[in-house]
Amino acid sequence: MQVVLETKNLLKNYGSTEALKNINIQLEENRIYGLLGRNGAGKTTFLNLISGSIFQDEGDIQFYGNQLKRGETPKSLCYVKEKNLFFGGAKVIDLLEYAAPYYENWDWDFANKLLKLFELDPNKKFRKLSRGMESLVGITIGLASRAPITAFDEPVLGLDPLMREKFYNILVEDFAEHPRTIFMSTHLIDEVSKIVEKIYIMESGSIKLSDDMENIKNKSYFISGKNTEVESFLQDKNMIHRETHGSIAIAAIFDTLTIEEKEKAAAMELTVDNMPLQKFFSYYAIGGDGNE
Ligand SMILES: Nc1ncnc2c1ncn2[C@@H]1O[C@H](COP(=O)(O)OP(=O)(O)OP(=O)(O)O)[C@@H](O)[C@H]1O
Repeated sequence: MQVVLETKNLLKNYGSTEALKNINIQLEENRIYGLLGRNGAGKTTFLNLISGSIFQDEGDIQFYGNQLKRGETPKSLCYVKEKNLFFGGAKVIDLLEYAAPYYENWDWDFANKLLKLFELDPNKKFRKLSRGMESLVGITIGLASRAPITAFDEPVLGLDPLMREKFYNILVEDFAEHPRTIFMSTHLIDEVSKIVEKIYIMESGSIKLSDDMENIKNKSYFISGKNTEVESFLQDKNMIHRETHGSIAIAAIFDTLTIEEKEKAAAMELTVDNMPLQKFFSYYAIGGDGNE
C-alpha cells in the first residue's frame, strides 16, 4: 500500500505549551482513519501542521514521499477546519465556488446533490447558519473535493444524530465509488467504528495508541464477578478501569482473551462482556467514568 502522508518526529510548542511532542503517523492510500483525543490533546494542531496552516518546530511532513516545505499548501489535501470564521458575509454557494478551483477532482454534480441531501440553502449567508449547518457546508466541500487525502476536524460538531448518520452513510457510499484517504478527528468512537479502519489516540501531544478498529473491538472487555476472583483472573492482564460494588468487581481490560481464558473465566463464575467503544475510549484515553 502506498503511504500518502507521513509525519516524522513532529514537534510543536506554543510558548511553554508542548502542543505536539513527537508525532509519527503514516496514512496509506484509500483507507479511513480516525483521530481521537480529549480536548486540548493536540488534534487541531496536528491537522493545522499537515495542511501547512502553521509550521512545526521540529520534524518532517511528507506527502507521497515529498517533504512539505514552509509556506507550502499540500495540493493533494483538502482540510475541512472545525470552524471557519473568515467567510461570514459570503453565501454558501460562494464558499463552494471559492473552494472548487483548488481541487482537481472537484465534482459540482455531487456538490449540488449534497446541498439538497443536507437541506442547505445555497443562497443563505454563512454567518446566518446554525452550528450544524456550518459543519454541513464543510462536509459538502470535503466530500465534493474528492481530494486524494481529506482531513476533517470534528466534522459532525452540532449535527443531530440523523444528520450524523446521513453523513456517515454518504461518506461510505462515496468512498466505495471513489476510494481515497480520509482522516477524521472525532470524539465519537462508537459512531465511527463502522467506517474507520484504523484509529490514532492522542493524549497530551503524543500518540498513545495506534491500532486497527477490529483489534480494539477484539481486545475490549468487561470482566465482572466476585472481587477476589476478578483480581486473580486479571493478574497479568492490561486493566484500564476497575470498580467495586461491595464484594463484586467490574474490571475493564484492553487485552486479548483466548478461548481457554474465556473458559477459565466461566469456570470461575466471571462474566465476560464486550465493552462499548465509547467506554474503551473514556477509560483508556481519559481515565474517566465513560460518560464522555
Ligand atoms: N494558537 C495557540 N496558542 C497557544 N496555545 C495553543 C494554540 N493552539 C492550541 N494551543 C494549545 O495547544 C494544545 C493543543 O490544542 P489543540 O487545539 O491542538 O487540541 P485539540 O485536540 O484539537 O482539542 P479540541 O478537541 O478541544 O479541539 C492545547 O494545550 C492548546 O491550549
